Amino acid sequence: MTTSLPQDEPLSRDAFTEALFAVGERQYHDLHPFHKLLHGGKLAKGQVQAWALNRFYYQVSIPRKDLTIMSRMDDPALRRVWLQRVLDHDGLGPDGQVEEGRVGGIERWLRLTDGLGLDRDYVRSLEGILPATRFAVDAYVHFVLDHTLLEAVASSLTELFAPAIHRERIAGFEQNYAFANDSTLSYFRKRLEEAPRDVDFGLAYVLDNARTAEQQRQCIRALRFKTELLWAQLDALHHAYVSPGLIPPGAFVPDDMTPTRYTR
Ligand SMILES: O=C(O)c1cc(C(=O)O)c2c(n1)C(=O)C(=O)c1cc(C(=O)O)[nH]c1-2
Repeated sequence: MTTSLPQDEPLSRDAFTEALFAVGERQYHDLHPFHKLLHGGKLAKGQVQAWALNRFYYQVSIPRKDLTIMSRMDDPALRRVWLQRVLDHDGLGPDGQVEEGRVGGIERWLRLTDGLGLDRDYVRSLEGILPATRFAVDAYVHFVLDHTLLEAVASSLTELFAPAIHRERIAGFEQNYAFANDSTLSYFRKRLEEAPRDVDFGLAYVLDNARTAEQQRQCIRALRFKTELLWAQLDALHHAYVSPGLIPPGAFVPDDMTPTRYTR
């Protein structure tokens, strides 16, 4: 006689929602000391430059990640919804060539790096980013290819917590840094409109499609993975540009920092 293993019960919709939020509550990167320094006005210009330069790689990789997710979707209706995320970052044209509201997030991020005095070609070249930034961000693109569509969507749910950090950043920058103005803050202000729409859809998708206890656990793990790759980027920035200040060879060196030379 064969006995079937007992199936564990999935969490209720409310309990599953709570479990997803608990991941952000416990380990979203708003808790990272680098963000506390950044938002609290405690960083020198060169350190803010290093953050913006590294974060640019995340910005340019988000549309690659979303197109990778779309390549796994069979449903045109789902693809139409998801496409908006790509357009939010790529925009419908560059600065000056389309109306202001249609300029994308990548262009807006470049306004921030312009305002910080970084050369656009250098920023776009990605030559100065930290090794850990490259590995962490690439891991996100690989994750959405290697895991189920449901896990890929779940991994985007850190955006549930992003509007709060964007609000904190806008207020902190306005209060503490001379470079804060409508142009350098435009990326974050625009995300406050876009992110809630994305996460409403993403959260409903995950809640509707994670039907078994195992699928729910996979979604929670996917969200944890995402918080970890965001955290790892800030650990690397802190190590290189705050303490102990060990800038890896080849990475961006701010004018106001002298790098430690690595010797053989
Ligand atoms: O500044 C931030 O802390 C932050 C975090 C995140 C996030 O949680 O992944 C995103 C963003 N910003 C963001 O601007 C953005 O466009 C974005 C897209 C995604 C995603 O996973 O698809 N996350 C985020």
